Amino acid sequence: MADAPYKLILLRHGESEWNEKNLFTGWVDVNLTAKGEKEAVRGGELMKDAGLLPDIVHTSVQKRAIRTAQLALEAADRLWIPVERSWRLNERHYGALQGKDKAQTLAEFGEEQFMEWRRSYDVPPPELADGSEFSQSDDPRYATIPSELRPKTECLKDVVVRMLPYWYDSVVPDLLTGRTVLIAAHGNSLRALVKHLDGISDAEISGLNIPTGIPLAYELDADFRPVKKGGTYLDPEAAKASIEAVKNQGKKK
Ligand SMILES: O=C(O)[C@@H](CO)OP(=O)(O)O
Repeated sequence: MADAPYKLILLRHGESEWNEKNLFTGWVDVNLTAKGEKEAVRGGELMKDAGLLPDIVHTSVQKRAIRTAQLALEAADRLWIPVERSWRLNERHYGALQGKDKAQTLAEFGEEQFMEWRRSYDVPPPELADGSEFSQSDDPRYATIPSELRPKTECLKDVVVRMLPYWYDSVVPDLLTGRTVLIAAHGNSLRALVKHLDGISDAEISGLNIPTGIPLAYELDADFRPVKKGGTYLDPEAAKASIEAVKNQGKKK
């Protein structure tokens, strides 16, 4: 068998309406902006140009990831491939921060608390009350999740715990059949997966940010470990600029 038998592509959704407004989003189901749609199309074109064509796509159940996958696959002429969706690929539930302005939160609570909530591995924000306008407690798409698994807030560690069963039970079996797998998901659910794949420590993961709309390609060895740590962005220059922008969110007014 080849040294790198498996091909995986990770794609964070394009800019969302709340990315543009600089609001904590989490499980709130916001749409893409026009810029986000363009990023998604470009993501598909990058895959096509690289000859890296997915055979199956996995997405979260949130429309910004679903639509990004759709637009990218259309651009790559792969709309016809099978699709699977799971809440386990959702963005991190941002608890009581959902719907809050990042710049205001930074000003109100200070840099240390802001960054602890945003990027610490194991400190979740306060829980979101069920009746909140930003709660998904009555959302029918989550009705089949047992209540003890339904988050009211999550830190990245919680995301790793709920995402990994999906990786092992749904994605790895597709890779094993030799299919090129596309995962269209979110900043923090992809940070959780990259942490696992690249073996990044709890401390170091705080410095890792995922750009919007730029495919990140991994070749995985027989143990499903990256041949090249960190994978390869299909547009490394654009990825660099977008990573900087994600990092500095909250600082802009
Ligand atoms: O608001 C969110 O849900 C996420 C992703 O947009 O933000 P952050 O990068 O601050 O974790």
